[in-house]
Amino acid sequence: MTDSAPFLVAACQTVSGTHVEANLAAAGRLVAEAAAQGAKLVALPEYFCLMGASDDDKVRVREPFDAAAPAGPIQRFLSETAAKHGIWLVGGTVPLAADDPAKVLNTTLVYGPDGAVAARYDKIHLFGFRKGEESYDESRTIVAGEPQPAVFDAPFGRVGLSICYDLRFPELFRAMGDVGLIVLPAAFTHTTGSAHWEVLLRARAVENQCYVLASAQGGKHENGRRTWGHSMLIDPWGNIVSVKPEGEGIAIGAIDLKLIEATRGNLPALRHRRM
Ligand SMILES: NC(=O)CCC(=O)C(=O)O
Repeated sequence: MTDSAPFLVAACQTVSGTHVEANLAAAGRLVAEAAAQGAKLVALPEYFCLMGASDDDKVRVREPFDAAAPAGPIQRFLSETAAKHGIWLVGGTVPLAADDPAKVLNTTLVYGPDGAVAARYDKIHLFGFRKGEESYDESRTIVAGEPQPAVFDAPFGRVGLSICYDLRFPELFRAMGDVGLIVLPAAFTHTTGSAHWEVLLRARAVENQCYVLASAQGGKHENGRRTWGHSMLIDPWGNIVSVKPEGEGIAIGAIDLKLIEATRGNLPALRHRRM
């Protein structure tokens, strides 16, 4: 059963720093702002709890995962914040302990309005990029998740989970099935984001005929990195419903299940698939 009334969702945009406690406080303020405006589902960006001075810092703050009881301050924050506001909270991302003690899983944990874990997604595709002075290699400190899609059912329909660099791999989104909303916590670089972010997000919304909610890091970080921001909600026709270009804040907008139905009815591309 899904509730067909339009409902509000929000993407929080942070400029996270090198201290977990301060980052959680900033995230808490943004979630409270989104909930006060009526958002029923709120997404946080990738690395919302830490943009470390070095890549290894996330290994230092890793937490074991426990679905039954939050096993560390980051999971406790997510569970308590979801329950406090009675919302679905997409906590992307949390550094979870991996078998290799020198690495983490880069994981989105979703908490329901009761504060319990509703879904988990370990980032599958690990970012690598080199150009001039810029160099990123997530595989140095992150273990890739098993290549399988993660979805969960909320009262307003099925939601698919993905993280940042995953956006460049359309086959992951197709494997989610016909979800009504894709959520993508991200920390796109300023260089790659200015070139590719919007076009990739709108392509995923158009080809899957669903909403896309992207919650990003956006600004100049304490660690010297610069991220693109432009957190946004996109509708199934590819229109940008709401966007937060730079700095801390939220992008909030309504999801209308009737628009998903109408888009798929008018242009039945999903039904026309032959492979
Ligand atoms: N953290 C990431 O996955 C960054 C991805 C990115 O910037 C890209 O261009 O892709």
